[in-house]
Amino acid sequence: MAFRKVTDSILYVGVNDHEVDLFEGQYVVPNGMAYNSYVILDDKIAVMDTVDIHFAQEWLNNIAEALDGKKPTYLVVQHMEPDHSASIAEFLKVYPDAIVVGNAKTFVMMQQFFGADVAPNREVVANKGTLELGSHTLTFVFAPMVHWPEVMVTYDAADKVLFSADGFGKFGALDVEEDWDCEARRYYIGIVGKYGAQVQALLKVAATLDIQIICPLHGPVLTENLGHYIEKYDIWSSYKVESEGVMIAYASVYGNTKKAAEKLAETLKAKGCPKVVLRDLARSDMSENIEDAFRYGKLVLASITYNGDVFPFMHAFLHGLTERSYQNRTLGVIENGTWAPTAGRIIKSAFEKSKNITWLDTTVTIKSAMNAANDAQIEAMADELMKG
Ligand SMILES: Cc1cc2nc3c(=O)[nH]c(=O)nc-3n(C[C@H](O)[C@H](O)[C@H](O)COP(=O)(O)O)c2cc1C
Repeated sequence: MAFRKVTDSILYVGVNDHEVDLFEGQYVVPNGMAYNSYVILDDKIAVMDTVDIHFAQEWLNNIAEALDGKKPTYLVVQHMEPDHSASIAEFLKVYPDAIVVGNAKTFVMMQQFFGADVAPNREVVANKGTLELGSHTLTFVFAPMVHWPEVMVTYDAADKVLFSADGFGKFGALDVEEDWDCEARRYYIGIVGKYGAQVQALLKVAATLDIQIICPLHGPVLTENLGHYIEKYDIWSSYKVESEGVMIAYASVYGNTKKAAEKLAETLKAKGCPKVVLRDLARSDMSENIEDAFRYGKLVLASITYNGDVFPFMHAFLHGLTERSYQNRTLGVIENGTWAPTAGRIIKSAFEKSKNITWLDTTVTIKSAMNAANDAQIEAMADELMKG
């Protein structure tokens, strides 16, 4: 069966993608990706969003099976990112009479992607505007920058369903069992992380609705324990510390900076630190590193000085943090340089515009290889990290 029931009248018609190499051009997805789409069966039938163009035919087949000969009245477009919108034209070839529902910004983007002639039958909705299907009434709530400007989510009061667009999505196809939190966090921090304020605004609206089911555009339909997922979104979007622990992220060429990072990790563990995450920035997944930096409250950045700058992987990491509004954290620095160690100054300057960053008093400055004074600095840094 190519579709499945979410409720008696809402059917899942999405697809799994195990072919994508990098999602959104940068994220590894070892368990693939799901592009979700839903059909709401009523006097008038609505299809909620489309899928990635490579799966257009499979998705259209799912819809045809779900409709069993009926025709959809509406195609609702909540988000114009191509993993959800690229099959609009294919859909309209099969169902040319369908009315495309979106907001003013949706249709500007649709014209840019597909040209002026696409979707001649359209209904432009306003924020909090509604669409009557029969027993279902859809209410559209604009969610600009969660995570594109045209994004809107949709509430169905009949079945108490929130169609949440990219909100509450995760990496991973639906035919693979895996933990929600981990891949939802990596997805959220990576893709939506910058837009915490906008997610907070959406959560405030969601709190006023009776929501029993969340239907996102990626990841599983959420039907139970919704408080857990909403709490996670609240933590992530308010940049709160999720888990106690220290992350040590290092960039080293000849292994001396690595040794210092390892020594700090061992010292912290010996002192009873609840969690120490040690990462070689050149040899680990950048999106997981960024995810963990947001997860834990304390972060030590260890880098060589490299042509008067920091090592390129550290550079990418720092940018990955600050562009996602990294804030409310305690940071420390281990720098190394053979003739003029300036990595620490560069690391600190990267956070000049970041909110509520507390720097450890101890900075470890290594000149080529660790010496006795560095050992003492590492010890002092560990003691500081263990405080409060
Ligand atoms: C290509 C290259 C450029 C470097 N540029 C600098 C520099 O501008 N200033 C400096 O003090 N050290 C510089 N170094 C030395 C590194 O900081 C050196 O790798 C470090 O002192 C030893 O740490 P490691 O064993 O962790 O690599 C450079 C090293 C390399 C390989």
